[in-house]
Amino acid sequence: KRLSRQEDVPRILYYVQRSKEHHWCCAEVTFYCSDQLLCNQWVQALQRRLDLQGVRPKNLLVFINPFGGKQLGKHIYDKKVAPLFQLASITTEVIVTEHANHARDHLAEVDLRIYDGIVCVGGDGMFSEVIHGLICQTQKIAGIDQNDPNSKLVACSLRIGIIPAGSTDCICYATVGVNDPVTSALHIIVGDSQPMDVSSVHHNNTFLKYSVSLLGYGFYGDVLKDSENNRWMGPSRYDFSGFKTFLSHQCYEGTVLYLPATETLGNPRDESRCTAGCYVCQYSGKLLDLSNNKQELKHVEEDWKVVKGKFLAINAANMSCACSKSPMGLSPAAHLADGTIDLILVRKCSRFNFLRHLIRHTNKDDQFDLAFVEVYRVKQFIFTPKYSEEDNIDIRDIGKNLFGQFCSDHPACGCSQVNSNWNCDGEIIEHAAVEVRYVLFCCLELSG
Ligand SMILES: Nc1ncnc2c1ncn2[C@@H]1O[C@H](COP(=O)(O)OP(=O)(O)OP(=O)(O)O)[C@@H](O)[C@H]1O
Repeated sequence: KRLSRQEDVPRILYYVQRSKEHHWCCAEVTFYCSDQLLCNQWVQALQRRLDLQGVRPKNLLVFINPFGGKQLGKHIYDKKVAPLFQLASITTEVIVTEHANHARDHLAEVDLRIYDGIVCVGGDGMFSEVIHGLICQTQKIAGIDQNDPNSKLVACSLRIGIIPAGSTDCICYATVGVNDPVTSALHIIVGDSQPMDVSSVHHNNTFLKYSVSLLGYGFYGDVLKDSENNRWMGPSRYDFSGFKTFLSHQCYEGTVLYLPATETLGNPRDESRCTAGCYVCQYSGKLLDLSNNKQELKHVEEDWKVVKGKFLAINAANMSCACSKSPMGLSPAAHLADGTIDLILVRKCSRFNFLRHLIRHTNKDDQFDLAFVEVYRVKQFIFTPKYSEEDNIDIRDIGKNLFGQFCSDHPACGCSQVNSNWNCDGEIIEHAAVEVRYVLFCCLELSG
């Protein structure tokens, strides 16, 4: 290090610096050189090295949800992310969404071949929208029928990055380890990637949605439904609705059929966590492919299991679902890309016991080590509610006779709903009866 002379040419080199707790920041070092020619040679040599790194994106399509989380998406992008993209010579086409499903509809029509990736600035709902647009367009081009639960989906070639600007930002937290726009932008710039499992949700042979993080029936379905009525509260609506739903203590009766993932490595009670370059993800994907091919050849009958009962919650986690409120997540040992789903069944229990289970989401205690909680690693499952969804009015009456519990929708009438709805990555699915299966390793996520 030496002080510069006036005639020296300054050149600033920007680089990624790792700091604590998964945070990354952009640091810089200034070089001074009195020989202009030598200086240019250095710059060109560095540029050539960067160009050789094919994983770094050059042209990105960016969607900003201006209304996600604390409504700071546009501000976060303009102040923290765009300047970094500019420094990294990444060109962008930025679309600030004007309504829900704007990004999804845009993706269905646009020619995606000109982009190296898609970035969504928002929360999990926004990510889900983008992933739907991308997967649906890919299947349309390939002529795949998404309504057929047995269709083999075609993997998407584009990667998706998330700049966290939502309320929970669970997908970003689970993949990057922290919700920080600068860290995510830097992961995107250096071209980091992380494959992710995607499940498809069907009802009566009709495709409903894809899920990448959590599918929750009962408690998490009810929390989401209630929280949608309180959007004006911002992110704290989840705490409010969570408390309300906890008090209502609704149980839902039905049958779960599941197909255990016996061929993969690891199980939901493992101590190990899924991290970058995860061994379990690398090998489980291959083992599953082998086993599926064998089954196709031999037409092997698979070994379905049945669980019947009254459930406070049925959760299907494609990843740990860690977020700042639950640093270990709903299923701490779930893997991002092993081709399986962790199915968690919380049977009817007292309010006190359910609270014990919920509290274990926020600390390091084993949330599965309770008599009323079961967890299975599965490839596929089907949930059938006890009461038919078709006669909704009757369902309320039946609920009144059977449970007569506190009803969150109609406090005055004292009736109770016998069917919940599914919370699919923060979006409501109105049906209770669903068939869910792992379908593909999705588009690599840029911010991995
Ligand atoms: N311009 C818009 N106006 C209204 N809704 C929008 C707009 N753009 C996107 N949306 C919808 O807003 C919903 C929520 O967005 P987002 O996920 O970004 O925020 P959030 O719900 O606060 O965060 P999280 O999903 O992490 O809890 C998404 O389902 C998306 O479809």
